[in-house]
Amino acid sequence: MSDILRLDHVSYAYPGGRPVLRDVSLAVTAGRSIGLVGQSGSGKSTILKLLLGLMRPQTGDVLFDGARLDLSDRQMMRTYRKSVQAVFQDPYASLDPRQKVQAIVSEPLRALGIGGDRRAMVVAALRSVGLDGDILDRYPAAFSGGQRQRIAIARAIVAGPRVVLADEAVSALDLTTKVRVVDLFRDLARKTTLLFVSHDLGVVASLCDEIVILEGGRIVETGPTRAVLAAPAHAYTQQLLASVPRLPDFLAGASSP
Ligand SMILES: Nc1ncnc2c1ncn2[C@@H]1O[C@H](COP(=O)(O)OP(=O)(O)OP(=O)(O)O)[C@@H](O)[C@H]1O
Repeated sequence: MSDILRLDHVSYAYPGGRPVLRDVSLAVTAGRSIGLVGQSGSGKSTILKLLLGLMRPQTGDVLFDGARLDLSDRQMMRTYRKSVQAVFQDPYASLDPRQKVQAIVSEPLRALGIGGDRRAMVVAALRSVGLDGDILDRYPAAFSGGQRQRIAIARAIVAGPRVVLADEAVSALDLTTKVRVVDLFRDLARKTTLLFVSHDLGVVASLCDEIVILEGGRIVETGPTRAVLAAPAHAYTQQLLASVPRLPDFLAGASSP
């Protein structure tokens, strides 16, 4: 198995601030779903911004297919954008209210110059997230939060990425909708590689093969999700686990959290 994305001994401080990531190394490996868990402020979104090439680390490297991610290398960034797509927390903010569904979902196809029957590709992406192809001419305002997040996922997968990065992608949804969208991410994790960032240990436990626990900008524990959660070695992981009372039943195979 190969690492598609990798952080190698990365430290990061926002301009004028103290370090918010310290010596972080993690790999997004083809075919594995990885959950990044930590409390608010632990540095999860900062890791995602570095993996998305939105900023550079002060020390360490961000690697894409084994090569250092170089924002000035147009060829590399084109391949990168085709390979890596993201879904963000707030579907109300991440979808342009002035654009119709067709324009929103086809945006990566246009940006990457992918030809062919774009309409058919958009319809196929919408169907794969459980939406009808007849919504192409509607605006985001016509949809619920869960439907909007499905539209955002359709946009992320329409160009056939190798990795989907999801940042708190179910946190803004009500419980019933959240369960359905988590099911959708589970399907997605079978077809592609997923990095799922969440403060919700229960969701990550039900979704991810591997788990990375982040505390105060440092990785305190990592490994196969079930193994880590069945026998957490670090006090912080134990504390996170204690906040999800039903998780031990789930890990024992009794029910979903
Ligand atoms: N643009 C910024 N400028 C300065 N400091 C920032 C900025 N963005 C985040 N931080 C700080 O960096 C640290 C890590 O923030 P980050 O958003 O990565 O955490 P997080 O784990 O994603 O939190 P949350 O779950 O609340 O989104 C926090 O102390 C935060 O205040």
